[in-house]
Amino acid sequence: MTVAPTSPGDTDALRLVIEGTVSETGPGFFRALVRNLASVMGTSGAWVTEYLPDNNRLRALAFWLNGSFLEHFEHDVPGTPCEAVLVEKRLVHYPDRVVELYPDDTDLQTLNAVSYLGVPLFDSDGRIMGHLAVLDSKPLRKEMRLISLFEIFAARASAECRRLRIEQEVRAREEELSSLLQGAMDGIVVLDDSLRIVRVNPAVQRLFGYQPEQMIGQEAKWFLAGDSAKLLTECIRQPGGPERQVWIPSRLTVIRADQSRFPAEATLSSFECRRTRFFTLILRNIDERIEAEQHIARLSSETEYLRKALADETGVDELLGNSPPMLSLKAAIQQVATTDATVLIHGETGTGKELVARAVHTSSHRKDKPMVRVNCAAIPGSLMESEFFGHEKGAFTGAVAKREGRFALADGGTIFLDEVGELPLDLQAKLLRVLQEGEFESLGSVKTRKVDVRVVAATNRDLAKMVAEGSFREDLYYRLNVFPLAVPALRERTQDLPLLAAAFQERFSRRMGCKSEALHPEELRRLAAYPWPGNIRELQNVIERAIILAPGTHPDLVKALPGQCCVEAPRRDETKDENRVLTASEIEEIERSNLQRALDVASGKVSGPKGAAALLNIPPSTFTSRMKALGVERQQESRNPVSPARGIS
Ligand SMILES: Nc1ncnc2c1ncn2[C@@H]1O[C@H](COP(=O)(O)OP(=O)(O)OP(=O)(O)O)[C@@H](O)[C@H]1O
Repeated sequence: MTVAPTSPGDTDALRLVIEGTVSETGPGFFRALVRNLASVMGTSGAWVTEYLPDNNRLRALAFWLNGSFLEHFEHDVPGTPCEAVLVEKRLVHYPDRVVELYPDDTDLQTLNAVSYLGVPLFDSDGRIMGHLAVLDSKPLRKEMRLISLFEIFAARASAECRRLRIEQEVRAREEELSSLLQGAMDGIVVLDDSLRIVRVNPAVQRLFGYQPEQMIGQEAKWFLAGDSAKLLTECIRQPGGPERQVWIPSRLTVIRADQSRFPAEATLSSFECRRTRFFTLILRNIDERIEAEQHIARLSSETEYLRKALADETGVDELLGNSPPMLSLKAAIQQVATTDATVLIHGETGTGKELVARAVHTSSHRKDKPMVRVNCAAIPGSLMESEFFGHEKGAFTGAVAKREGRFALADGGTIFLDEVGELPLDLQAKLLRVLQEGEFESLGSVKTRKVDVRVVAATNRDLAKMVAEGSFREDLYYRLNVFPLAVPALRERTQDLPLLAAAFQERFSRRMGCKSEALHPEELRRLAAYPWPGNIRELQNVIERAIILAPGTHPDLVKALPGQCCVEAPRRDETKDENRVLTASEIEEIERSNLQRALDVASGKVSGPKGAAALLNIPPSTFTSRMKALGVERQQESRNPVSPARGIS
């Protein structure tokens, strides 16, 4: 409690306190305070401290002793008279023999202390900030007048300590705010009530191309295009104004220093400082986002267009056929589609295995997610792992950027592993892990990724035989073969030929813009008699060729059927027995000579756009396996044999 002094001497002392400290703040204030305090109290020393609770020490803010200042004075609290001040939180007075009371306080001896008077300094929440004390080398009488004066000095010290604390806090906040402004990616413009710029952050400089000093003092409309300035003013002047953060509904157009413009998304908020209203405008350049959105829209419509073109190109996305084997295949597809079971599709080349895989996907709950196809025969062995699981930047020479693998792309959907029999053994092990645990690591990464992918695989090879030969892992085989689907060869469902031929005729004639008459019964019989080693893909090619080669509107099957142009096969109008059925060896011979001829035309090259396989419109692996089966050899093949499992080119 403060007792007001009354004597004229006290008034002088008070004037000393006020005049000695009024012009000072911080360290200067404390130095003036302790010097005046010692003088008023008539003691040899006076000091004011701040309390350091972390290590229970007191650090002098100013220490006046015997006519000069002691610098950098700091001491532990325990075992000192100051401890009583801090613990009891009240004024403590030891008028005499203080050294005897605190024999362990060596500072007291060094300072030659006899008497001590100390008082704690509190912050506005009642917590101790430090203390103010005097000491003397002679006894100090307990005089009310002196104590009152001492308390007045203490009140002044407390007030300054509190002011300093607030000042420190304000400075810390300002630094925090400034680092937020400095680090923000968005442009931040602070406007005063007359909408003039008072502050900008470095991002504004980057976005606008102006130096901050060029902007300060300018009106907001200076950097906003006509309508945008009006919109901003409306948002600010609306009744109630932008109390909290508001989203400016349309985009603002910002004019850069070079007069170019960019669209910006903006938020606006207001605050009050020293009774003045300010507005904070946060601007984000959305040029790149708009460009990305347009890019996405363009890609989406291109994808849609390509999807349509693909459906048109590959024909139906529907599995045509009502023959008993096709009906049971369709029933099996519906049965398995709704589950997440792995499906293994088996069938000769061109029978429609990919179409079956697509039907499984589109009939499943995953239909809105992608079906990603991987042709295991077409990817070089060295790239296969990265193709499947992706790679990190720098994972191998040439990996200049991170790339997602097909499994990651298919997440949530289906992965279709076409020609799965061509997978090398080391990758078979990795595939098995994804099938079992749904997880993998991309090349060059230690992070395990989890995916939810349904696997549908297809092959025209005898996987069980490959397992027996040791070229396909048995565990993978069983894992894939959870639900086998066998796609019948076309020769096993000749019943479907009229339907298929008509559908392909319709498609190709539409595409070529011509008419195509229906095939005669004997032509359909001819189709049924052909063995169709290339199955439906081959039928499509034959029909297309027949329409192209037709002199009029009736397709020319005679010219279009394979082998008919290079082997003297019986022509409808020439043969004596037009219903003659070809033997298996005759058919083989036709196919053999056709393969040979394709090889001759392609100069012995199998794969590639000008390779023999492309001429027949079949995959190179199929071409190679047919060559093997029919004993067709390339000349260079006998000199330089290549593994039949990989493409030959
Ligand atoms: N049942 C069908 N109905 C209509 N078109 C079909 C049918 N089956 C296959 N096709 C068509 O035949 C062509 C070959 O089909 P697909 O590519 O699915 O065969 P595949 O068995 O996967 O061949 P490969 O083993 O050579 O990869 C495609 O153009 C496809 O649209």
